[in-house]
Amino acid sequence: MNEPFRRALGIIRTLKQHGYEAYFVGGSVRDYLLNRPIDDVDIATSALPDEVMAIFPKTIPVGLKHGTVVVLHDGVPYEVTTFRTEGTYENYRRPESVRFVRSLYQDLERRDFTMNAIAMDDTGQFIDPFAGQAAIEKRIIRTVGAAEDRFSEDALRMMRAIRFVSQLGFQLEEETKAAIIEQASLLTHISVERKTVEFEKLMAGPFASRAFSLLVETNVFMYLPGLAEKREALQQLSNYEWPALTSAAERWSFLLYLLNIEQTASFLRQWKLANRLIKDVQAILHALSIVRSFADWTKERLYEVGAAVALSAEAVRSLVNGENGEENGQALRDQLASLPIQTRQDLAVTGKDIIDWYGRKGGPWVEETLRKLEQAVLAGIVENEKERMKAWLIPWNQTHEKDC
Ligand SMILES: Nc1ccn([C@@H]2O[C@H](COP(=O)(O)OP(=O)(O)OP(=O)(O)O)[C@@H](O)[C@H]2O)c(=O)n1
Ligand SMILES: [Mg+2]
Repeated sequence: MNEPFRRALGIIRTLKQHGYEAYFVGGSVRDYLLNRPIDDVDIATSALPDEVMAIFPKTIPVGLKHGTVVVLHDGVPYEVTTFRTEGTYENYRRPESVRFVRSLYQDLERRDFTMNAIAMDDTGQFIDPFAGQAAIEKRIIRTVGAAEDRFSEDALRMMRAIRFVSQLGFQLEEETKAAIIEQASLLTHISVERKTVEFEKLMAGPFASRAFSLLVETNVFMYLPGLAEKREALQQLSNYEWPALTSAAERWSFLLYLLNIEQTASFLRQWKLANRLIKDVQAILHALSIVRSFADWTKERLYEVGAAVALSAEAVRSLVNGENGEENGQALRDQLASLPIQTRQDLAVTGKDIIDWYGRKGGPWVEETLRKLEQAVLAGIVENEKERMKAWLIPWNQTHEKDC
């Protein structure tokens, strides 16, 4: 057992002292067996939510309908969820409410994949009735029990399967894959928000290229916003080394670029992405179009788009062109470092200085003057130094006349 589990042991021990069963379950146990970093340590227990709240002094009832109570332990929040089955599903989505049960087996039985249905007790022993450890060793993703049942309970699990391929590099077991092909259309019942979470994780995984092949092979892509008509282009995405991209904005930009999507804002809004992210993607695509049509960065273009956007566009461009992104990125960073100014803030003169120098009221002319100065500084015509810029801007005779 490692540190993240040890820190949470007190919760399991306290529940046991009160006569309940309690275990670590789900993704954290899987990731521990895989030697991957563990984020959230989840706990499953036979205690009902009320019983959990009665035992611990600091709790937050976050999802009582689903049996989840957050317990604050040494200042860290842990989700403690009552053993449950999700017996009756409506519309292929997770049910509104669940049935609580008192046995761990029933709780593990309703989980999606065998690798996610392993429990670990407070001594570090595994309870693994569905051979999840063997699946992890063989690197396969297989549903617990009949795949059709698991996917019709919650159709999002089909996307989860492919997203785990991307994150872990595992194979889909044949029956599991066949059931996805069979039932992909159930994804029409799933909210965009849940699909987006999975799709972003899928694009970010080290084996994303395999996952794109599977999205096509299983027809899952047909039920994703804006992608139904993009079979061939999506298949192409499996030829690229996605890990070269390092942010969600870069990944969405690359996707839009290779899929040749023109209505970028409406496509991204269909996925219900945050406005901030949509803006970032648009900025990267704009930078990409500039640099592609002119073949290279100039000082002026770099300054116009800004360092962060330029570096992202360069990462996308390198990947599209099959070039070494690290080398290109380094060359661009060197070029950026050699710019006399990178943003307006770096300019040694402000709008206020200009107004003072000319003794005129503010107006659009101030912005024009600042632009003129920026261009001159970038072009190396004048140094980024206040007095020199003033002298360049206001020739001697003008100042002289004014002074008289
Ligand atoms: N549609 C789902 C979602 C989750 N689970 C179960 O709930 C656990 C926790 O879910 P979640 O945190 O969403 O997924 P993880 O497997 O932990 O993956 P991640 O590392 O991305 O959190 C899963 O391991 C799985 O046992 C499930 O059976 N069906
Ligand atoms: Mg998790």
